[in-house]
Amino acid sequence: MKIGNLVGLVGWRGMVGSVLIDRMQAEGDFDLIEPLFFSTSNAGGKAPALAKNETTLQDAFDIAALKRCDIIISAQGGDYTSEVFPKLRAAGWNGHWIDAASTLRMEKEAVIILDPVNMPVIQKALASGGKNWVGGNCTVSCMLMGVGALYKAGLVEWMSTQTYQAASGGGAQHMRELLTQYGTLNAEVKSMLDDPKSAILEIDRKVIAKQRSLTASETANFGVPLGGSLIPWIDKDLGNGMSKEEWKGMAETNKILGQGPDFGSIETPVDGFCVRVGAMRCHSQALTFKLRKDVPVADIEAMIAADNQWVKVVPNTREATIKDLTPVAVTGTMTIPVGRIRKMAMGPEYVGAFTIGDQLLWGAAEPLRRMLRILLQA
Ligand SMILES: NC(=O)C1=CN([C@@H]2O[C@H](COP(=O)(O)OP(=O)(O)OC[C@H]3O[C@@H](n4cnc5c(N)ncnc54)[C@H](OP(=O)(O)O)[C@@H]3O)[C@@H](O)[C@H]2O)C=CC1
Ligand SMILES: N[C@@H](CC(=O)OP(=O)(O)O)C(=O)O
Repeated sequence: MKIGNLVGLVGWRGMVGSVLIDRMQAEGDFDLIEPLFFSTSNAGGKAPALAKNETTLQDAFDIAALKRCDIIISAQGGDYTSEVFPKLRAAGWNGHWIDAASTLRMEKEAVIILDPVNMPVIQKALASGGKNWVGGNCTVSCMLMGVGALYKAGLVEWMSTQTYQAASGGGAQHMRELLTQYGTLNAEVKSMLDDPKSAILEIDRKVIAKQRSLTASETANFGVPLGGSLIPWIDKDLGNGMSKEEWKGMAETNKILGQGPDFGSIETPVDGFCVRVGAMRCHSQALTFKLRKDVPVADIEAMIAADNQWVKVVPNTREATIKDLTPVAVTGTMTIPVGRIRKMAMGPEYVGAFTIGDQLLWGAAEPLRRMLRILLQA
């Protein structure tokens, strides 16, 4: 039976939600749906101009209102999902739930959606009545958009990833805090910077003194200074030496690919360190692969380049790398560059690569709107 097109939108005015709405407009998704806009804070208010028949904001906690929808897309966050989703299902709602939050990701009935990588997994779940579709962790999704070809070819024995994750992964307030810190540090040494004869070590001394004396309100989101520094821990402490962000690397990569015990197969080991850096909204990562066999670099590049329309192999030269393989080059684009591809000193099966993705696009919003399209075409 064809899926209806009454689509509830929750979280549409947040950072992820706004990127989602922009992309939906750019791709003409609103031509195909009857949108119903929900709010957790302004029920009864005016819905955005994109609303068609229903121009009033619905209460995002009103189960009866939510139940009307054929499909609900939520970018409202994990707390909202935890509170509303179980009540909605308990009330007998049988529609499709598409979510940006991590809450339901590892549930057995949920599929982690990244269709350029795992369309067969999505199609299989759809055919067997799947209704819960969850966007993946931004780092994992961006990585698989870049180097998924190597996994699809069964070439990866294991992968280690060292990430350089942007402030946006923490949310809008984290981005503001980073920029405010940069401004504070600049202001501290502005007069010395303006004087070309001032001593750099004196500037450095003043900067570190300022970083170490930032107030609690200046570090309220990250807990410690990030501007001019980095933080080698993201998300919860799992108590076994691993951060939750690092744990997601292996758990989600395998689930997206439809492999591991739940699928009756073995998992590919994925591990490494996740680090917050002072970038705005692109997650970067250095990857080391142990391949199952020695594959020439040119063949690896060709496989990666042919995998999907967004991936772009960046030649492993200094000039191309500093031009095309940076957060500044990638932000706001759908392109997933993969560069620095080369054999490593450990042996011919060891391959290194570096990849970047806009964590609000492929890392959050884009897989959701693409899932909506898949459902509308089902
Ligand atoms: N940030 C990220 O990188 C990623 C986030 N996610 C998921 O998406 C969820 C949402 O993240 P994000 O978009 O960053 O969260 P935001 O804080 O930007 O938005 C979440 C909600 O906060 C409410 N809100 C309150 N004040 C404002 C304001 N001034 N401007 C806009 N919205 C406001 C809105 O709800 P209302 O309109 O109902 O008041 C909005 O939908 C996360 O919790 C996470 O689960 C997933 C992947 C990446
Ligand atoms: N944890 C990511 C952002 C995020 O929202 O991840 P997840 O969707 O897995 O909770 C980061 O901080 O960069």
